[in-house]
Amino acid sequence: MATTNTYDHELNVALLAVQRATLLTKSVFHSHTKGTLNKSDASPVTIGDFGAQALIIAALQLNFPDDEIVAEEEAKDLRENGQLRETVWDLVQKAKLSDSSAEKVLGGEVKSAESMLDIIDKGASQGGAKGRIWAIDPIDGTKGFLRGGQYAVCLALMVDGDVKVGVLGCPNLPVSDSEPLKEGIGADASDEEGKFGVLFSAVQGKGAQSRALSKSGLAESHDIKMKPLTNISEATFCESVEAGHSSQGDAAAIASKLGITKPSVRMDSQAKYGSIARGAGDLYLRLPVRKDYVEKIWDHAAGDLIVREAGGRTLKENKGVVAAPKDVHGKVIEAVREVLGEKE
Ligand SMILES: Nc1ncnc2c1ncn2[C@@H]1O[C@H](COP(=O)(O)O)[C@@H](O)[C@H]1OP(=O)(O)O
Ligand SMILES: [Mg+2]
Ligand SMILES: [Mg+2]
Ligand SMILES: [Mg+2]
Repeated sequence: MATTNTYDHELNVALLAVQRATLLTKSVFHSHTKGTLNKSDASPVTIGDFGAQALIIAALQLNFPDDEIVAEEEAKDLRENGQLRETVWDLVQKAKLSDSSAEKVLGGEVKSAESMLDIIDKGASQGGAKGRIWAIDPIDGTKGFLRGGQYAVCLALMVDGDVKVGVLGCPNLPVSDSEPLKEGIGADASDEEGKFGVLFSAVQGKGAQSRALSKSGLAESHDIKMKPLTNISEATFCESVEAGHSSQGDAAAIASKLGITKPSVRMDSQAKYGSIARGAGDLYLRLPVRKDYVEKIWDHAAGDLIVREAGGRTLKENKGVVAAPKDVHGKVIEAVREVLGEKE
């Protein structure tokens, strides 16, 4: 008899893998050496991105050897640059959760710098609408990471094209869900008492949760919900810091049509999805700047599930994102249509 998968094991591995990888990125965040390279599309990648991807894939391979993986980075630059490879290898070896049972869940160590490269390149699946596929963005918002702003470590499991599990590690967001949305990084990001930001998660049909990120095992979690929004004109909306990622002019026009007077809160990465899911903000608008930009699955899968499980609705048909509480989503879409329609 077939049993239904509750995704408990997948969630546990995903949470611990993201927590450990976030620890690695945080050490790079505080260090002067970030080993930044520019990729062929001119976007940056750092030793933090490579190291986090290696750690997450290593854990997935040991726990779910038959699953496919679509991840943002590839090992080519590390194959060509020995010094950079050694720096990443060093980070990967050092990144350990202090709880040995948590490390045990994640599986054995990465054996050598060479095998680390192969592990990074295991994330080269083409993806598709069939089977079990993990999507990894080892550092989402690399520009924010380099600027000293928000970033997120993102992992999602899709089964036959449907997102079942989503996890976001946001080391620079406040631990508390009730802190109002603000720009910059929270005081909780300072590593006091081993706390360093927040870990969001969701399993399809089971709601969304948040918990403090920890350097050992998983902290206690609690359910999160989007904030009820009765009057849309009182909404707080968030958008990208980077004007090249989302049209801030269009967002301002849409907000004005909706009667929104509060200025937007600009933050990098999928930290925006987590922030509205926990009720710290209300809306997330991402509006295309270039017709030819195709959004990537690893940039949205986890955040999209977390918002939907927290009672929100999203729309992201390849071009842009509109995430809002269910009750007002239609209204926001109407304003988006009007503003973008006027530009045609
Ligand atoms: N031209 C672009 N348009 C939209 N998004 C982009 C563009 N270039 C990079 N990104 C991706 O935008 C996301 C962060 O944007 P934002 O902080 O504006 O929400 C990241 O996923 C980033 O990738 P990356 O994972 O490499 O940082
Ligand atoms: Mg990138
Ligand atoms: Mg990204
Ligand atoms: Mg990235």
